[in-house]
Amino acid sequence: MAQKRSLHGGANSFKGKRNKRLKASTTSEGSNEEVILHDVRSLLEELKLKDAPTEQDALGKVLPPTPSELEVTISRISSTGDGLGEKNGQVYVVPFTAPGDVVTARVYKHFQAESYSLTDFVKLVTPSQFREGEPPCQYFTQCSGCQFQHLPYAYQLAHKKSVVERAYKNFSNLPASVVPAVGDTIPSPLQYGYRTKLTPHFDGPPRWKQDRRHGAKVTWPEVPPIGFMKKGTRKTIDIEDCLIGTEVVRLGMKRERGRVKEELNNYQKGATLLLRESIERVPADSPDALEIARKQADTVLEERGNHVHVKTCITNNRATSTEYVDDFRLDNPAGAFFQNNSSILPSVTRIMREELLQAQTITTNESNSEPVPKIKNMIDAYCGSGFFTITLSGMFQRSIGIDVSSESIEFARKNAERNNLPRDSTHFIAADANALFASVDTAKFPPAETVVIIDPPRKGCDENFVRQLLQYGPQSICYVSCNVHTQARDVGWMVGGLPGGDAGGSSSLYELESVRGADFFPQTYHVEAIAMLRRKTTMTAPAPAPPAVVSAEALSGEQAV
Ligand SMILES: C[S@@+](CC[C@H](N)C(=O)[O-])C[C@H]1O[C@@H](n2cnc3c(N)ncnc32)[C@H](O)[C@@H]1O
Repeated sequence: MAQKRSLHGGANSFKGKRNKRLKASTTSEGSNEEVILHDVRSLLEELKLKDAPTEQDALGKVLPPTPSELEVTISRISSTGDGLGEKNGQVYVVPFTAPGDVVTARVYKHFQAESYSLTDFVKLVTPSQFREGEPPCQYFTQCSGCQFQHLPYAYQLAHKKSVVERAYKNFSNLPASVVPAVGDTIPSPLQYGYRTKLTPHFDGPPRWKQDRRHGAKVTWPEVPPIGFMKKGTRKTIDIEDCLIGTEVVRLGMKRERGRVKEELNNYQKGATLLLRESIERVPADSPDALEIARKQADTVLEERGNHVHVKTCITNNRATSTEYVDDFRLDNPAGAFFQNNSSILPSVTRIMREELLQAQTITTNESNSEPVPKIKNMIDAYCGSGFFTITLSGMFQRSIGIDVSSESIEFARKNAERNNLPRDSTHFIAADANALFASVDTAKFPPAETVVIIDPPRKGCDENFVRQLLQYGPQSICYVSCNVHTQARDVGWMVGGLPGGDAGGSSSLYELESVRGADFFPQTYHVEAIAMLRRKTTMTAPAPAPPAVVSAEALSGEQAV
């Protein structure tokens, strides 16, 4: 899951320039612009306006001036989390709304040829029947995060299921017949107070760049807003408290805001603050240790049976944070990637174990009744500090993980040791994922006995990686993603073949067995998705992989494992 500014700065991804590029591009990037275009088109089609918005018609349409206010009825929520309402053949994108709402919106940008316009929410005229209660956060409708606070949780989960369905319909390029019914979204046990990492930021004063260029010390006329992006803008708004943060992260936020105000003159430009929860496990029968922990400022204690979790908030990127998932201890560089909602992780890994077990116990190949060997090995691509390698380790005899961050890989090695994974059968490689298959010894990792877990960043895998994966041909693939649209694109390649028709010398592709969302980010439009794929036909010797596209440095010191 990407953090950075994406969660709280989504609106600024709507840019005219990128929209033009979108038209020229053939490979989907899973961007908000692409996603919303699909939703706009499908709404117009449903409203039987299918034939109206040819580009010519759309360009001839008279649209309201910008800015101006209009009243519109919301028909649905797009996969980007904003409401969509149609008026005179144009779709208005209105944030913080629900289907059935009648709202006043301020139009600020038209995409005339694409038949949609961006607006700010101004006021609710008639509320939708789907709304429930008052959004608890005072920044709702201002801050660009947490758009769904007005919607009941069950509604949010159902909406996210429909996002996964639409992603596979619009981005996989697969016929509906090969996409299984999307499973129910895995809920988050915590719907507020779940985020173990927040990164509020502040901008430099108006002339900071000029001042620095001329060697002058940057001066701060006032304390800048410290918080997240205002919806629909690139402006930061001041956020005193964030209700999706865990208790200790919220305490850390208060403390850091105070510190920045006091030390403002030490900053020569804006900055992003790190707030990362870290846990120390103390045995419940250690009264002295617990007494010390209780006396520490800004510490939160959580009783967990035989032990107590002593939680603190780390603000140094170079420090180490510790997370527990069930009884697995996972250390991580505080500033590097680690999952941000620890409450959902035990259910996600349990469901993955169940699905992998099912894949393991299939004993015959449907197409020719040949026995299928048991899956004994795991390859963890984009493994970070080893979260999946470690939490799923009990199911496999051998594992290999790869990540481009050498710092995360160092931690993965230590985490494996700390959690008693056998040294001789657990390996990690610090390199680009494209180097993975050149490093795998197929005698130790026979494809027929191996599952590949993939958890890439938002942009998904690249074609080169998928080509090598198909050439290797593992028995199962488990694809976890924070961007279901790029996941659908990549799964489309695995099931239907790569663009250009070459699946790497093999016509035998994959069957999509299951796909479902997981709600790592309640109150927001984000959905994580988990797809399970199984190789369809008898395993044949894989065609030789092309040379890996990685630098020699990236691979130095790494041998086939
Ligand atoms: C979504 S995170 C998943 C991490 C891990 N699976 C977990 O759950 O903690 C994506 C990971 O991909 C890594 N990454 C990004 N680009 C990569 C590349 N080209 N090759 C290998 N790893 C990459 C990042 O360093 C990050 O650790």
